Amino acid sequence: MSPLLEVNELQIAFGGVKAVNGLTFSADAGEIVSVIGPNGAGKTSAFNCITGFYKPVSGSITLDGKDITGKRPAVIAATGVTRTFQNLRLFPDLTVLDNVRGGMHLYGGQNFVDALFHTPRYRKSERFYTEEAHRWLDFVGYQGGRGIPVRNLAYGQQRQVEMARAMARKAKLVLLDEPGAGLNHSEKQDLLELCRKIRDLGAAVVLIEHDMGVVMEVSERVVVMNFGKEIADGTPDAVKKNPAVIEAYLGKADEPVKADEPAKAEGPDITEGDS
Ligand SMILES: Nc1ncnc2c1ncn2[C@@H]1O[C@H](COP(=O)(O)OP(=O)(O)OP(=O)(O)O)[C@@H](O)[C@H]1O
Repeated sequence: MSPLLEVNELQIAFGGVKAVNGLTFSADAGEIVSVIGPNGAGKTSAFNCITGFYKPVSGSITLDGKDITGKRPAVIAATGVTRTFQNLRLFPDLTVLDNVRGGMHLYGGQNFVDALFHTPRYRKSERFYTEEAHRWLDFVGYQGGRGIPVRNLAYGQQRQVEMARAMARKAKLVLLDEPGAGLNHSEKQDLLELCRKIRDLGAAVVLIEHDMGVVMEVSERVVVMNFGKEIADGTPDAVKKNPAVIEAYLGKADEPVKADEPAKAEGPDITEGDS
């Protein structure tokens, strides 16, 4: 069976900067894959290409055998690709419930006339969206108020609402951009559990994460990027010992460190623990 997501020789450049430079990796349905790499390695740019926010210069992206390369974000989202962002993108003045319901407009079923006249079809689909929103908030373990504006929530709860919103889109591929950032230890444990629950629904979970504790614990496979391409792809244990990965994070052992340079390349410590 071919992988759910296949990224092949992907390239995108900004001016002279080749942010993604020949990236190839895949993710299977029911698999958790982490994409790691030093700052500026091209991880978020790769996500932006997969979700259609950036148009790649070359290469291909297929989902479930369908070519989605360079398609518009709404078209790609409708094929079952969903994501969360490094910086939360919720509507702070809308309620928790409305933020999650807002993720469901892709279900369709309503048109302008339905909405204008509140037809029975409109009311039925509104009821359905509300039930689904509750269901996904339960799924992610959200326990706060649901009729209150999102801006009143603690950060960890806002992250849960974002996850519920992402999941409410009938996701086949869930892309999480630094989902552990800003979470405390127990919230990170909940996040690991949630990633596994999503995986168990049969979706592919691909996460960009700097917290190596999270990466090593939850990933079935780790793709390591540097300078826009993958330099390693394997189990957490295998990539941790990979000399190319160690070099990418720590620099060559015999490389002289200039006085005005940091001793380490910027990026996480690949020995486990919060970064
Ligand atoms: N919209 C853009 N315009 C210009 N340059 C960009 C843009 N987006 C990314 N870049 C550049 O592309 C390179 C890769 O950036 P990207 O954010 O994808 O890396 P990253 O691996 O996600 O980094 P981080 O871990 O710090 O989030 C960087 O040099 C960045 O400055």
